[in-house]
Amino acid sequence: MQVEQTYHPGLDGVIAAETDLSFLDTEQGQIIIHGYDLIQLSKTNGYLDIVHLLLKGELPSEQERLALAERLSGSYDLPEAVLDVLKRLPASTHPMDALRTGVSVLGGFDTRLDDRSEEANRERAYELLAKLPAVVANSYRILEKKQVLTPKDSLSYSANFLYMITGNVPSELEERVFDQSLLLYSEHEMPNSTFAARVIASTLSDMYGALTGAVASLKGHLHGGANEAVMYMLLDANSPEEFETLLSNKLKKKEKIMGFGHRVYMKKIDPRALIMKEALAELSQAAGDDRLLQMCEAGEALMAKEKGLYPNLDYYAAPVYWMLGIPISLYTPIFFSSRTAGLSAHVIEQHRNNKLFRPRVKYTGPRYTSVQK
Ligand SMILES: CC(=O)SCCNC(=O)CCNC(=O)[C@H](O)C(C)(C)COP(=O)(O)OP(=O)(O)OC[C@H]1O[C@@H](n2cnc3c(N)ncnc32)[C@H](O)[C@@H]1OP(=O)(O)O
Ligand SMILES: O=C([O-])CC(=O)C(=O)O
Repeated sequence: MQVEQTYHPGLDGVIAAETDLSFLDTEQGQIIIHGYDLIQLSKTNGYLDIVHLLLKGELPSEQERLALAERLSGSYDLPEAVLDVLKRLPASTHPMDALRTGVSVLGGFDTRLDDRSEEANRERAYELLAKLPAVVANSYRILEKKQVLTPKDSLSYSANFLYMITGNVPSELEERVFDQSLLLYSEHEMPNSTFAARVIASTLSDMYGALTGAVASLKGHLHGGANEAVMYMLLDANSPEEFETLLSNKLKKKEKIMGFGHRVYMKKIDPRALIMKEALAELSQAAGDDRLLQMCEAGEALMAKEKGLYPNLDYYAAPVYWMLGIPISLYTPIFFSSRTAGLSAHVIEQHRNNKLFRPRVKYTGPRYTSVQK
């Protein structure tokens, strides 16, 4: 077979799949999900609406939204064996690795794992969406030797998630902002983790395997792990001036600044970052403390001036999560938990119209005509 010789490092600009799920319209600053703009939806709708949109292809009616909330809250509880496995992990385990283990272990409880039908995969997505908040929150609690919490069915999906993490029932503002962050993280076309999940699913492997691989992908600092890295960077400074100096020094050392740049947006701001920036302003006002907002704005201005680079979602999600009282090591697990909606929809789509991913290489090694010593 004649192999096309065009090579795109990092598959930059390569179309890897046909999808009706989502598309980044960088011209309009829109994130299209099944025809709707996620940015617009973030101002009018909630996370569960997007879950419904991703998994059912349309926004829910009031009745469908309630049914979805009930479907999820009915499956919040984790099998005892999952908690047992989490309890056996070494204390040094990162919550993202505990989550990877948790997703993998949940596969063992699926009694019809070989059923790849859309209906079975959608049920799996609901099970994962229901249980991952408990995996995320309780794996952290176990690692930190804190008390394991049981979910509160009386709270909304997002309020319960935040409650499980902090141990406090959130205020209306905290619940709304957290829900909005989950919505913004829910789906984003073809990032590395989604590609990883689709590559795995393309062998007809199962949803748990595909998502376990996606957790590993998302952990990296060039991808989802950036939200955690941004927060550590912010904590290394105490004022906007100190933060500017910190960033300038990193740039001088040719270090990458976490929370800036994006393969698709690169020279434009990620439209999701703007929404989280507004949320940060709201939280800052409520707390009477805008130090983090001031620092972030100073960093944003410096990066635009020095590098022509703009914030991605992780840059503003990090300080928002900090102000919500969320432990830093849970920022990326929360991102994954939210993204489970989009990832599951991609696995379903991959299985619906499958073609095995198996690209070729540009070989740069030697070729010998006889055995060398
Ligand atoms: C939710 C998300 O997952 S969003 C992404 C989160 N990740 C981050 O915030 C990590 C920081 N950002 C980055 O590393 C990159 O911008 C990425 C990985 C997101 C995109 O990278 P790529 O598309 O592969 O572009 P690449 O890394 O080659 O960058 C292109 C140029 O911009 C520079 N650049 C890109 N991002 C940054 C950054 N954050 N800080 C400093 N310079 C940067 C690179 O050094 C490179 O410069 P050069 O051409 O002079 O070598
Ligand atoms: O799209 C990407 O490459 C990364 C990203 O912003 C996301 O996954 O939300």
